[in-house]
Amino acid sequence: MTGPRGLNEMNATDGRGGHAERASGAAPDRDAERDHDQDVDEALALVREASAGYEDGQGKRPGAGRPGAGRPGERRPGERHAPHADQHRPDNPRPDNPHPTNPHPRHQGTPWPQARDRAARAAESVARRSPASVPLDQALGLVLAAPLTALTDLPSFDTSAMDGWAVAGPGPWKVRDEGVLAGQSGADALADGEAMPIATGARIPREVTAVIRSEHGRTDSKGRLHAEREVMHGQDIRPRGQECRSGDQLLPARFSVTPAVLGLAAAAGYDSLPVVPRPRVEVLVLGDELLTEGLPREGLIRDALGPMLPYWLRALGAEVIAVRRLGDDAKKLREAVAGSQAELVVTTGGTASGPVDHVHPTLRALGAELLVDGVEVRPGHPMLLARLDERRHLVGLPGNPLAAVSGLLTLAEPVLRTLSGRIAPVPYLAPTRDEIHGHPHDTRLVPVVLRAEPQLVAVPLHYNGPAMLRGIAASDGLAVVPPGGAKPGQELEILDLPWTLPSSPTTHDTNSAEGCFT
Ligand SMILES: Nc1nc2c(c(=O)[nH]1)N[C@H]1C(S)=C(S)[C@@H](COP(=O)(O)OP(=O)(O)OC[C@H]3O[C@@H](n4cnc5c(N)ncnc54)[C@H](O)[C@@H]3O)O[C@H]1N2
Ligand code: MOO
Repeated sequence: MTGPRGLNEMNATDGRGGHAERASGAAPDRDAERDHDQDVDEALALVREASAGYEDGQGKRPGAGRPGAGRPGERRPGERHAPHADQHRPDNPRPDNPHPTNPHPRHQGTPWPQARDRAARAAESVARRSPASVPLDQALGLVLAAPLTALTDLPSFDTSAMDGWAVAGPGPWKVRDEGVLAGQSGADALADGEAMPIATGARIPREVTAVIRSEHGRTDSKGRLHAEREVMHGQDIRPRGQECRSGDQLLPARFSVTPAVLGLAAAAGYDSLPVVPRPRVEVLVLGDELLTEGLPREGLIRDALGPMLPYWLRALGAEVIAVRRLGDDAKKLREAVAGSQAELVVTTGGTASGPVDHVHPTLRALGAELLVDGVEVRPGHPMLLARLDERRHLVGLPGNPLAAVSGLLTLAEPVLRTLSGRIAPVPYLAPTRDEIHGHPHDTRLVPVVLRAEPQLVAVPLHYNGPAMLRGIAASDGLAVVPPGGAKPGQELEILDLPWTLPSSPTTHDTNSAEGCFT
């Protein structure tokens, strides 16, 4: 196999992947499992899944679709356990917590679909930035702030559709010496019985009744033109206004500017377009353990999110004004969030309840309102959304890289969609080729490749653990797997990856004064 799809297929069928990662994820003790600890439960299931894939090489996942699985929103008391959220809800002591002495009681997150809706709606209250007029070459990927209305008829003059002769009246025709090329104007009107050479795109002289293609006519020794097939009135002439009249609406407001839209706008007379400005986003990368270059060493790892998020965010419509690495410094985080000029601050890491997980305490200290505090989705359940003030929000992405992608698509994408005036994509479904193991109570987002076999199918990829990017990097999208999993042939919603949109972040401040903590 060659090309990306071939690579994807290797990933899809190589069952060895993820074995070590999943095995390490299974380390927690059996007590936790007995306590219905979902993380351990899931990790163990993934180990089984990986082992099965290793043995049969098919990537099949026996044992999926556990009994008793519920839908989002259906939950038995005390089944969740991301502790940070409850710690931040002293007013909500969770009487159903079966572990009153446990300092990390489980918490209820928001079901995945509701979390996305809430994120989209949260940004509706933010005052939109005024539409901007931007030159065509800067408009790609933005959203039209007003309908695209033709500034001219198209074509704006009668045009020859073919190379050949413009003729007037019935033939044979006396051919003039001079012809007319595209871009020329001012050719004299033809008299009946006259013809003149004409090029595709040239303006049709007055009184012309048809164009004869060069391969459909011949000139005799006296220089007269004869048609070799019947000539229809108006043939191969594109009449003025055939595509649109000046003032016609070509596209509605909120339409995304694609390369084709740029071409249409230029043809219709535009030099610049009215667009919704990109919402400004600042990325704050947290973690003392992160290196910005070289090989991982001595417990330090490479920052995988700083290089990835600005491009991804831009593809989602954002203008990334800065990427700052703050280490695990609570004061710096607080100052950075408080002082950010961005409509959306995106943090990475620090969402859980470890000793240096500063996101929740920072939000509390700043008086932010937590709109979503944990989501029933794997990976990524500690993700959060907060309103900082009336015009700024913060999305906290978990540090595990695939968990961060999950948070990006679950919370940041809807916020950015609303802020940038985009229309929600129409969800589309594809049947899964293979069985996909499900979380008992949470939605799973699983990297897939799409194949035509001969109908469209989604092939789930391995290497889909929370800390892994290998699956998503080789994927076409993420399948939304409901609680309980999916059987072969079951239709699943697919979240597309926005790679077709333009990508090049404006500012990538990796060496700012805050520096990198390496
Ligand atoms: N007691 C509990 N611990 C954890 C829970 C839990 O519910 N209870 N949830 C786990 C889950 S699930 C996730 S996801 C993580 C989320 O943790 P944080 O958001 O606080 O992230 P960190 O602890 O800072 O990092 C987690 C992991 O990811 C690595 N990381 C962080 N940033 C980057 C980066 N830019 N590039 C690459 N890798 C990164 C970091 O080194 C850690 O390995 O919490 C679990 N713990
Ligand atoms: O399960 Mo966490 O949310 O690694 O992603």
